[in-house]
Amino acid sequence: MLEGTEVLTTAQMRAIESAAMASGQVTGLELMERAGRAVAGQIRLRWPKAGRATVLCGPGNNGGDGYVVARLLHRAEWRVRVLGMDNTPGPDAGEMRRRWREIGGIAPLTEQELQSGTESDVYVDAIFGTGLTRPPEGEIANILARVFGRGGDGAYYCRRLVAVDCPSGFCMDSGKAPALPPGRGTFDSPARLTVAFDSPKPGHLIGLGPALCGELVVADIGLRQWRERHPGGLGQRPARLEAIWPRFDIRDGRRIGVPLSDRLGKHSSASPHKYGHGHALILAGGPAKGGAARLSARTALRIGAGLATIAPPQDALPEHAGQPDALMRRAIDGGGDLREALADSRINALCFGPGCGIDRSADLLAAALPARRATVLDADALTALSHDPALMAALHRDCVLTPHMGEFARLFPDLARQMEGPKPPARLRHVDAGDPGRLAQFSADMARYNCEMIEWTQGPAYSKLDAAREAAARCGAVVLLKGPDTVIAAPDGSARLHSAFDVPWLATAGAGDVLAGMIAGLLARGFQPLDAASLGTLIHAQTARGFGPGLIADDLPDLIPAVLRGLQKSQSSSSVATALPMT
Ligand SMILES: NC(=O)C1=CN([C@@H]2O[C@H](COP(=O)(O)OP(=O)(O)OC[C@H]3O[C@@H](n4cnc5c(N)ncnc54)[C@H](OP(=O)(O)O)[C@@H]3O)[C@@H](O)[C@H]2O)[C@@H](O)CC1
Ligand SMILES: Nc1ncnc2c1ncn2[C@@H]1O[C@H](COP(=O)(O)OP(=O)(O)O)[C@@H](O)[C@H]1O
Ligand SMILES: [K+]
Repeated sequence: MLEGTEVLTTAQMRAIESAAMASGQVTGLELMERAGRAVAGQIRLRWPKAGRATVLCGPGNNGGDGYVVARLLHRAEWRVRVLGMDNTPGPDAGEMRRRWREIGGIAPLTEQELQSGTESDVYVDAIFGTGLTRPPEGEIANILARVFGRGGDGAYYCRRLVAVDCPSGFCMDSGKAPALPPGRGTFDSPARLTVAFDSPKPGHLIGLGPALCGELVVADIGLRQWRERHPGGLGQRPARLEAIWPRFDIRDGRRIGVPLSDRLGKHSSASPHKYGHGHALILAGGPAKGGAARLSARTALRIGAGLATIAPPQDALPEHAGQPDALMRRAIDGGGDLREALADSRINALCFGPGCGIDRSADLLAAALPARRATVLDADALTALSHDPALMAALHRDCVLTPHMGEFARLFPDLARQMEGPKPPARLRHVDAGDPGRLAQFSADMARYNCEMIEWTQGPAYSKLDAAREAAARCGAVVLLKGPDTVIAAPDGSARLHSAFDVPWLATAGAGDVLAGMIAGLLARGFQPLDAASLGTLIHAQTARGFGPGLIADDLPDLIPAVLRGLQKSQSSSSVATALPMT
């Protein structure tokens, strides 16, 4: 299981659902029944003993799914309380509400009702899915604040929250959310489980998604043939979006995993010589600055580059006399030396930045970029790039930029601003946040419930994914925007998403240098830039997972062999489709 799980935007999802319904082979009502059945099935799987459930049904089709969940849990002998709205929903949700009414009543979806009565074992959040069109206000705002809020004892009001499609008020395209309880950091939520339909959406994987959603299960609701047939369907969409090492369950037996890992553990027998596995050149900085580049170089060797050479200036060369002995050393004082070194065409991957110094990086990059070797640009090299438009213009499609948010903001300040801003850019065709007075009211409601307003946008907000894609298109290189969630984007719009929220100890000094070395090593081995960056991200996080807390960056390179062995094993097991019946 490596990657290859397609991620769909909500617009793509809606188009696929529409195509399915237009075909006449499936109705919206059937899709809703399947969606509700999937959620009820997941609840029963986790809590097999029938208990008490409160189902919160909103005004649209997400609410329709909720009425199905209520009916099916009731059938399984749960004691179900439904809170719903007194509106006229669409025909499918209306029919599901009617079917529930034959079984039980509907109390008003108010904060007072939610607070009253016996506490439930499970709360089902079917208030809003993809259809939120404006800031919640009044009673709906109150109830959202209550659903996601905590009492004075710090405990969530709604323990064991199961979200239908997404936690309500959450943007599935950006991973942004209107409000969060304060005090426990932003990465905290009462949702134990989110059941999404057909495919993960970007927001489930980036931004606050991984934390807000809790465990994510992607349920099969029978849309596969339309997903695959959809114009520019699976495998044909030029700007394919995929999840790397999806940490969620997809219940349709879809084969997730691409043959990339076949090549990871093995070296090509067609080129048995060490040069067949590439030669990575890691440019190091001056005296007392060599540690970062040494981490990169050691990693490049461990990931399987046939040779790795560390190249500091002459006066720092003696510092690199220690381990590992397998590492070669060569003094490179400036652009002229580097041009000379690159006359050896076997040097096929370069790594610039870690501890390299900004001026030295600028000088060396100016010499190296015209040679068009596969190149990683990190740390000081990114700062040098941000100072010099000519260097930016010299980037090419075999370059991989690995900025964290600070470096990204230096390189692409306008995109970083858009990402941070509360309002989506006009070009994304979304309406803006609307009336400031209503926003203030919403904010006040949140404060009343000890919730703080994080941000609010209507429809998909400008996300980390949008920003990375735009940056890659602009500079013509792969951009890997790192953090707890990593987005890797190629100039053609293809992108990969990875979430490492489970390994916060990876945020340690030097971890980025290791990542840069890993990608350089994979580039040396012949992986394409997008693949090298994706695999590097995956292996990087896996090494941290394997080690656990207490990790320092020096530990990472030597953990790589165990991760490579593990990935090979999981690849062979994932070639057997894990088909599960649709429940
Ligand atoms: N399509 C399919 O086939 C399938 C879809 N499925 C499910 O449908 C979900 C999408 O359904 P959806 O499009 O009806 O959107 P949803 O999230 O329920 O909300 C829309 C309602 O909320 C209202 N509303 C909005 N903002 C508001 C506010 N601030 N305050 C108050 N009201 C507000 C809005 O009102 P309006 O803007 O129209 O006035 C409208 O009434 C999707 O997530 C999945 O769960 C599954 O069954 C599988 C098959
Ligand atoms: N909270 C986090 N959880 C998991 N991984 C993280 C987190 N924050 C950062 N990372 C990862 O750790 C690495 C840090 O890289 P970087 O910021 O360049 O650090 P340094 O410059 O100290 O090497 C990146 O790969 C990033 O994706
Ligand atoms: K929901």
